[in-house]
Amino acid sequence: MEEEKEDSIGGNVIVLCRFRPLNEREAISGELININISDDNKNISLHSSTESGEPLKFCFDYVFPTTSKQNLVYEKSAKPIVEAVMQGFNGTVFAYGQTSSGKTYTMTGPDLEDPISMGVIPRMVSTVFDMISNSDPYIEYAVKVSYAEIYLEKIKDLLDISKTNLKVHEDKTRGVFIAELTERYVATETDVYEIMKFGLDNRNVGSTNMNSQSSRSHSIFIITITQTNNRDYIAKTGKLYLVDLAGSEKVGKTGATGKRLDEAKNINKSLTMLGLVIYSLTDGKSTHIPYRDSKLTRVLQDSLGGNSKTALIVTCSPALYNEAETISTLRFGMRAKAIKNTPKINREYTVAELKLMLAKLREEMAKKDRRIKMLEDQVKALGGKVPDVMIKEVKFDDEREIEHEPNKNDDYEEIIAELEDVRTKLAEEVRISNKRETEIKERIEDLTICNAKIVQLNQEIKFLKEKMPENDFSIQERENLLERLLVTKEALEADRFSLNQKIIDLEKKLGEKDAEILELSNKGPSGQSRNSINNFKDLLKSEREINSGYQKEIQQLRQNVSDLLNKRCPDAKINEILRDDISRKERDKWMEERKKIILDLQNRIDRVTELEVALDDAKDSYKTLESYMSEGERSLKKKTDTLERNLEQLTLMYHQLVSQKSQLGVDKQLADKRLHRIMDKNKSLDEENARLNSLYEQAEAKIAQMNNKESFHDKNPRASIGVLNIKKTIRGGNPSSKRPSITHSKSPFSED
Ligand SMILES: Nc1ncnc2c1ncn2[C@@H]1O[C@H](COP(=O)(O)OP(=O)(O)OP(=O)(O)O)[C@@H](O)[C@H]1O
Repeated sequence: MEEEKEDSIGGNVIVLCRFRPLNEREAISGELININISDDNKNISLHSSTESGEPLKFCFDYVFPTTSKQNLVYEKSAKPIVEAVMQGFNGTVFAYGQTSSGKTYTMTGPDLEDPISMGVIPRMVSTVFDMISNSDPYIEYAVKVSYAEIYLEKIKDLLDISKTNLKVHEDKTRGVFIAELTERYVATETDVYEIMKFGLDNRNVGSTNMNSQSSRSHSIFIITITQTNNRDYIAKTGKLYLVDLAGSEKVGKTGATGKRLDEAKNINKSLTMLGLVIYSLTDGKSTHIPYRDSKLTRVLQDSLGGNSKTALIVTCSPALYNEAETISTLRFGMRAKAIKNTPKINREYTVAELKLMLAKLREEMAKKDRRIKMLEDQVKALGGKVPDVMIKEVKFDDEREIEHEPNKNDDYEEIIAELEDVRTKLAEEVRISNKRETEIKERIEDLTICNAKIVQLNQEIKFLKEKMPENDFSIQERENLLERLLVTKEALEADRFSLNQKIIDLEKKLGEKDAEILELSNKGPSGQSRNSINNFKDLLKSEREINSGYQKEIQQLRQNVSDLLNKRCPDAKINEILRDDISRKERDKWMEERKKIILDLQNRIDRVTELEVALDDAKDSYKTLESYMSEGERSLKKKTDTLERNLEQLTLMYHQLVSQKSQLGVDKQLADKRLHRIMDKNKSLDEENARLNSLYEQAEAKIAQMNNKESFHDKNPRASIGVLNIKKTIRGGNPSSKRPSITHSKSPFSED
């Protein structure tokens, strides 16, 4: 069932009040109740003849004065209800009032087929067939009618008087219903009137002082309209309850005695119970509604506070003689106005709609299969095991399947909901496992990078260690060379010193000789002296020659020193000396470099130590990770086991579903075949029916002739209606379902 979407008349019971004209007896006294009806026909103000003070106020959805015509009553009260029924809602129209207040006149009317005086029920029937003939041709209708009465707390079937005590049942799909009540398919308005007349003939009526044809029972006429849309395959069923209640009356006034008195007591009891139910529904305190205390309230359970759109017409007499009953009726109506119903569209699943659902389910299952496959792959990838599927054949007995057909969709929905639930859980677990796996992979990557760095550093350390002796050797060689150079230099310095010493000695001797010569020159020449001078000069000359020899010798010595130096210090030597400086610088540089290398080495060693510490840490965390991993593995294993079990269950369910699906397919085919057979049978039965009808009509005509137009019904009331009850499907837009004479919606007799 679907929640109500558009509700033109809301959930409240609509209550209308109708005053009938004075009857002949009342007209004699001509005394009327002091009543004022507001201009909008919604409010009544009543000046009681017995109570002084403020007038009594009553408010209704519409108040019909005595002059109101049948057509207007129908338009205001029942038309919105029948329209709702045609949308798939349940509807109820019922009349309540004292005996002879005009209930039957309002509900049925004096003539079922008279367009002016016909009551609410025939007008509703007319509207139903009007709407069918105006609807789309792809909508198929099936209309059924039933007729029952409640008499002395027993439900009687008016279409089969052998059924005298029917029970009221209730279920989820049908709501409250009278079990085993005869249902007749109808295809035209005439069919309905025929059946109504038949039922009316079987109804309990008895005269009272108030009404010569007073109805002593509550009558319930039920029209069930099922419509199937052949485009979207949606089927809806609206049920219309048309209730004509027995009159509420004061026993003393009616002059009832014996059986009539018992009837009156019973009627009053059931109406009192109706009043009590309405009171309980509206007082805002009651937790229990006494529907089961009378048959009437039980049958009207959905109409009062349940799944129905309900209209109540309260009928009143305007005669002062009936003032007390009228006030009581008006109060009853005011109470009922506060009842809130919860009408819903009654949807049913058709075979075609079920097929559509099945197709959707198949699609859904295919999707789920793909998902299971993916999950299985993931479980496998995580190292889990996917169990081998055990295919369990589920075979259903044909009949048993069909019997349980209505619950199958529920089962599927439940199974699919369960599957969805399990798969959501699986997906969540797989997501967590994937996350863990990614984390572990990241850690392993970190460790791999650390290891690579350590290997690189070890190589660098090894290389440096290999290079160190080479460097040491080169430094030693340079130091040896340097030492040799220093020794050579010292020897050369000593040579140069001794040579310089000789030069100094020679220069000193030369200076002494020069001084002697100068002294001799200063003493002057004499003979002797001259001789001496000459001797001296000669001496000087020789001295000079000696001196010059010395000079030469010095020169030679210098040359020799130089040569010696050149000889002892060749280019290579000079180069060596020159390189001495460079070596020193280089040595300094090397020392610097060495320091640097040692420092670098130290740093690297520190770094290695650091890395070793980091490695140890990493190893520790790796170990922790490993233990964590093994823990994870354990929980993963656990989960995998759970997953495996889930998968096993899923697989089982899946195969059950597959088997059910295929079984359903077979069933659908069987159902289709059966449907075709039934349709064929239906067709031949329709033909047979038409043939029998014509025979029947011919027979009736003959009987009518034979009995000189004497009424067949008056003399021979039928125990059950003699029409074959075959389902008559009416297509929307089919004008044959309408009687051409009744064109209610545009009635020329409308009083408005
Ligand atoms: N609105 C009306 N206009 C003309 N006549 C009416 C109207 N209402 C009722 N009557 C007449 O009053 C009489 C009693 O009406 P009716 O039988 O409908 O009353 P009732 O409430 O059904 O009585 P009961 O409870 O005994 O069945 C009938 O003769 C009917 O034709």
